[in-house]
Amino acid sequence: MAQFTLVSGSVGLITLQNPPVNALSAATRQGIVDMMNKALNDPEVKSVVVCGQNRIFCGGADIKEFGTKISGPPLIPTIHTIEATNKPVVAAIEGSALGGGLELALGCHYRIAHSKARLGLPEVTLGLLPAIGGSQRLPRLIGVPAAIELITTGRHITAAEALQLGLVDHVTRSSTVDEAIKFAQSVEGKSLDSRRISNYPCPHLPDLDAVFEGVMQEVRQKAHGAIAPIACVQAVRAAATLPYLEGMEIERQLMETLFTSSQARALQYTFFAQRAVSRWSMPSGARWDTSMPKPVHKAAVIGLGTMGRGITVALAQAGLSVVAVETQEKQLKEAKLVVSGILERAAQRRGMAPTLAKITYSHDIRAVADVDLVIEAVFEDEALKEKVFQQLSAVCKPGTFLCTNTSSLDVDHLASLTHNPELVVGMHFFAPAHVMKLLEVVYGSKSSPEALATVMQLGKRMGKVSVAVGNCWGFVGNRMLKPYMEQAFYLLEEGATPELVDQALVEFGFPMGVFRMSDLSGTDVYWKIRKEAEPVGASGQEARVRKGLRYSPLGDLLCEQGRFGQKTGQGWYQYDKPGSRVARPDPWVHNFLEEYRARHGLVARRIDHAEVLERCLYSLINEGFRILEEGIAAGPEDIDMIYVFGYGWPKHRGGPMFYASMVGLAKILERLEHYHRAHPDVPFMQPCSLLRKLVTCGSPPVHKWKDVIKKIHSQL
Ligand SMILES: CCCCCCCC(=O)CC(=O)SCCNC(=O)CCNC(=O)[C@H](O)C(C)(C)COP(=O)(O)OP(=O)(O)OC[C@H]1O[C@@H](n2cnc3c(N)ncnc32)[C@H](O)[C@@H]1OP(=O)(O)O
Ligand SMILES: NC(=O)C1=CN([C@@H]2O[C@H](COP(=O)(O)OP(=O)(O)OC[C@H]3O[C@@H](n4cnc5c(N)ncnc54)[C@H](O)[C@@H]3O)[C@@H](O)[C@H]2O)C=CC1
Repeated sequence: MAQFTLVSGSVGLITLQNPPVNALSAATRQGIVDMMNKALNDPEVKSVVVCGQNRIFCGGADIKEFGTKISGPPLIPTIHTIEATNKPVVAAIEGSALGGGLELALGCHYRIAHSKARLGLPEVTLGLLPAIGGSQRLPRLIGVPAAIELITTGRHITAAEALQLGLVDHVTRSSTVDEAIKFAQSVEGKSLDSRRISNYPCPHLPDLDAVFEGVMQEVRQKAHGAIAPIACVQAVRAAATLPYLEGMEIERQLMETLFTSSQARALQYTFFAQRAVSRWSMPSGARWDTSMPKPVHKAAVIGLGTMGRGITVALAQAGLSVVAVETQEKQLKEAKLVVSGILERAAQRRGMAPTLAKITYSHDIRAVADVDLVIEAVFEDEALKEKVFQQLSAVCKPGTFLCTNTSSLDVDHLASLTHNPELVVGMHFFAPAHVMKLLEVVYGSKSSPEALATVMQLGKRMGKVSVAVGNCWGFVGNRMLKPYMEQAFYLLEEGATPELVDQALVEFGFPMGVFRMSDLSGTDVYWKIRKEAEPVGASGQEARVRKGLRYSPLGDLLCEQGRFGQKTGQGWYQYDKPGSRVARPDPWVHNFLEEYRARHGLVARRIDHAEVLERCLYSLINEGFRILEEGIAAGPEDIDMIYVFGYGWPKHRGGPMFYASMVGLAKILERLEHYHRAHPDVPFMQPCSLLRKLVTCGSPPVHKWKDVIKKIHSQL
């Protein structure tokens, strides 16, 4: 797993060999240890170059080995040996040098990087910290503030930034390995005293305590309960305040705690789940590896409101030509300004020219005649969307894929209005569409595998985490949100306040709670959807029962007061003025809730955070099991990635289905049964039969659910 070659007469070239990313598996670590010993003990070898096979230096530890019994040699002693030797060791960095890979390079005396290389210590994103000396060497090399930023965010940086920070010594556009070999020969026999990073004093920071206090506060706030970023700060603090070996001991102790934590398991699950969702399949058996996408060079967006603007930006940034169509003059003018502004600012940040020339604007839908793919983003109005789809089907060239950004309408119905329903797919973006990572890709009953493959590939080009799901009301994300929001309303009826519910969810790790989120996106958004789905019926006592089932009209009553959230300055919270972001508890809302309870003879009781979490999250999870049972999502990873990348589910809890597996399926079942007994008129609390079956099968781990579901389906 590592190869030794003597080159240019005196240079020992050690090549890491573990495709695809030369991860530091047990065998690779053994290879490094063996080849390094060979190089350092061979008198013919006067200098050493370390590189990776296939133009990638090293993607870090082999994440697949985490969670198994770690075997193979540790790298710390070898890195110490490398650093201590009198033969110069040069890291030739191509592709990526990440995590343990960069820590290995930091133990070398020199680092030469290719201009396209990326470097970083992303351990924090896996619930860990750089524990092969990275947390101790990096601050000594580039200073405390820069090291903290890199280690606590896990950000991958370019070779140019690495050079600026002093993380690498030289950047080249030609063959990195050839340059490294030449360089290694040029420094053979020279003193390496100034090249051993562990001997450096940590650059002095005035008022160290205040700096770390400030950093810790900031990191804690952004972490939303994740423990790894905090441990990273503690480790860097050790580097800044202790001798190297003592700092290494702190690094080791912190890693020991993180390595076996449930947060690390969740984050590592997310790493693989994010990649697994790109390997989509359809109930017909069509799959990602057997379906060919069609090329998309030119796309169109219909409707330039909130979503259409962001989608236009995302398409242009992915390098496509875009035709942007909007019927309202005022909207069109505003959209041009907004889109150009976003593209110009983004280009400025990257030091590149903006891609404005690629966008043409029009009032006329006929302007889309020659595009390869259209994304419709007009108002959520069924009749309007029907008309637009009929028009698109008439004006577009044969073979154009027709996509809709609808959040709740039936993709099959829209497809049925076109000449070629097999070309119709849902592309459900999240606001703001050029920022949010999630794209829910909805295939209808007639969508062709080619159409799905094309849209999934386009999603990838736009840098999205694209998840393919079947067609049903609300698709996966919004469908699961319904029971969650419903429970939040019931909790208010029973005695909770919006602040209490939100506080419990924020402590769980959501960036904001359900009521704060509702205020942010507009309380009227779901009001409109509710009114369409369930036309307003009786008032009084009856208002709390719809079709024989429990219903809470609280959200409707709030909207009837014109309290649409942040944009109106009043919603579940009060704001200083319309549009203000600072939410404060509102005595009006408390009074409104008390009056409502009194009107309906409800007696408020004390509700704790545990009940909030169980009722909101378990009802959402229960719906997730129904979605799996119906085959709307192919596996738990699909649901989890939708929630992590679209709904703010804390990454360190892995997504709702992973979380359910951590809580224990038997416990979830038992609590759902408990709540369903208490509220038999709430169907979302009735445990799904798939959940029962999984519990009967001994609650298999989440990665085995797909097989169990397949088995259950084959027995039907
Ligand atoms: C008690 C002590 C125990 C030991 C503790 C040691 C602690 C450490 O040593 C600390 C660490 O290094 S933790 C690991 C840090 N490294 C990372 O986070 C890099 C992860 N990889 C990437 O960012 C991209 O894959 C990368 C940028 C590298 C490449 O991106 P691409 O987009 O080109 O390709 P991907 O589709 O992401 O990946 C290709 C295939 O490789 C798999 N893979 C990537 N990195 C891996 C890694 N580090 N370990 C294992 N598998 C890895 C990836 O899953 C994918 O495979 P498939 O899913 O099968 O396609
Ligand atoms: N706003 C959000 O957070 C999300 C919205 N969606 C969905 O995206 C779609 C658009 O929503 P928003 O952007 O929020 O709406 P919006 O109200 O901000 O914008 C809709 C735009 O479509 C234009 N329009 C109407 N008829 C048109 C036609 N025939 N041709 C061209 N343009 C036309 C309107 O003038 C308006 O500018 C809806 O289906 C909505 O459900 C999906 C995900 C999130």
